[in-house]
Amino acid sequence: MADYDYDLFVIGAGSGGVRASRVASAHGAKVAVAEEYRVGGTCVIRGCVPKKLLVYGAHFAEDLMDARRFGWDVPDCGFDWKILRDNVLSEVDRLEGIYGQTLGNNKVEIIRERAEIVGPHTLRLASGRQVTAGTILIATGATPIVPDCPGHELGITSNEAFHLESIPKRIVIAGAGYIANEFAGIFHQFGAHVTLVNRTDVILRGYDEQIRDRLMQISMMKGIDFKFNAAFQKVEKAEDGSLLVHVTKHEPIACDVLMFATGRKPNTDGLGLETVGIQLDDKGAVPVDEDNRTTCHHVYAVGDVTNRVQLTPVAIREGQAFADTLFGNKPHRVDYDCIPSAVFSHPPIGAVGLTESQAKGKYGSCKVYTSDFRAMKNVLADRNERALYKMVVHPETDVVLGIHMIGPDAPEILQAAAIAVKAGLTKQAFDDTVALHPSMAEELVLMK
Ligand SMILES: Cc1cc2nc3c(=O)[nH]c(=O)nc-3n(C[C@H](O)[C@H](O)[C@H](O)COP(=O)(O)OP(=O)(O)OC[C@H]3O[C@@H](n4cnc5c(N)ncnc54)[C@H](O)[C@@H]3O)c2cc1C
Ligand SMILES: NC(=O)c1ccc[n+]([C@@H]2O[C@H](COP(=O)([O-])OP(=O)(O)OC[C@H]3O[C@@H](n4cnc5c(N)ncnc54)[C@H](O)[C@@H]3O)[C@@H](O)[C@H]2O)c1
Repeated sequence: MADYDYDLFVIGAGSGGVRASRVASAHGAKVAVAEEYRVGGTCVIRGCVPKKLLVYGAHFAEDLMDARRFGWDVPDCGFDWKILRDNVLSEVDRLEGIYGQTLGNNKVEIIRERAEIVGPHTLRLASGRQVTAGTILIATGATPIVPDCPGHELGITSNEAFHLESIPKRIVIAGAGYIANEFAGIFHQFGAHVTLVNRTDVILRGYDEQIRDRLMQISMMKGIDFKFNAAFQKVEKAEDGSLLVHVTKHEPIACDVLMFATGRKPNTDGLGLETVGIQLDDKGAVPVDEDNRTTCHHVYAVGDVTNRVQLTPVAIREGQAFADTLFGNKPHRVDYDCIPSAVFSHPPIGAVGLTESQAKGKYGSCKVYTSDFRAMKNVLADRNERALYKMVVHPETDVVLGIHMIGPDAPEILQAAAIAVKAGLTKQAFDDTVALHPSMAEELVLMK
């Protein structure tokens, strides 16, 4: 066997890369991981984790208001963004340290530099040093897409949102997907006027239509504006520093911050993939087979760079399967069926399995059970916000094909229900389960 510096060289210490490195090393491989920014990757540094902490922070705006209806004498409260921002950023620093420690404890060498492929088994680091590896894993994640219109450089992306100096009075968010809806809720609760601008009239494509409609209705009721079928034309900066966003079919929108949340593209620029004969697909992703192998037999890829499912738990599973299969003599593959997902909007959404329209497309018809209710807490708080749970059931077998929920704590409730859907349980199995009362989750076993 050829003599390389490392058995495995991983490019990118994010969700997928960290898991793959640590597991491969535990299986006995000599492993190095290169990271050009910060160990932990998108999820830990500027994605799921700081986002969720902001969601918690934002929720206090409503909780403090509701508390008065529960008898608490809550004086008028102010909100200090810099305190929350800095606390969140120090939590991110702490987690980054833990990720580094875990890699170190597992004898993974961390190389805090950018890496590029320059030969079949050779990588060049930013410092100019070259290293060789028997196997290379590309785990470089994805990066925000910014529409190419004049003035686009005046906008920010989610990367910068965590570092703002202040909460803008008016923010325009481009896009209507995960990031747009999550940050719309966050900024709205912190007191900004939020306008969501989308090129189509559909928010959260892929989620159940009724659930999406409910989020839009509640968001509008809270005061979030939506501008649909609006393509970006140009962005201008006024003398007072504010921005004027020109879009098709609508009047120009004045704002203090423009944030692009218009999707993320795989991170492959300048990686040297052509050196190993890898051709990107039409979305710029690295094509891989079921074992995460690229067209080059010793080069593999996991996570967002492959553009399969851009979620942290999926990148982690892909990294685990890659390392177990290649270095642990325990071959297995990721099962992409019934992956639960959530949108941490206000209120949040949780979903697993087929939507009603997907089930109809697949089986011709389906049975649908819904529960449209106001959570007990919202009733007492006089908050006119209804939750909606929806169960999609196979027309003949009674098997639950999908569950879709919007309402307080929906993602927390959905994770447990996803086990039942993944296990192929029937609606009858839900009905046979005694309700846990009083809870919101009990609606899942009481649907008629
Ligand atoms: C704002 C936001 C919120 C999100 N919220 C959620 C959520 O709530 N739940 C969820 O499941 N998912 C969420 N995601 C998605 C999730 O973060 C990603 O799916 C996940 O991080 C992908 O992991 P990865 O390992 O593929 O890539 P990443 O975690 O992005 O890691 C890739 C790493 O590679 C590094 N890198 C790139 N090129 C090089 C190079 N040439 N040399 C060295 N290093 C390099 C990068 O700096 C980065 O650290 C969110 C994403 C964003 C942006
Ligand atoms: N809760 C979570 O799990 C979570 C949270 C955030 C991000 N993520 C992951 O990160 C990925 C990226 O998130 P995202 O919200 O950027 O992408 P997305 O694909 O969810 O949404 C992109 C949105 O931008 C719109 N759009 C695209 N180009 C546009 C343009 N030129 N002008 C106006 N609108 C435009 C699209 O119509 C769509 O609504 C997601 O696909 C998801 O997998 C997950």
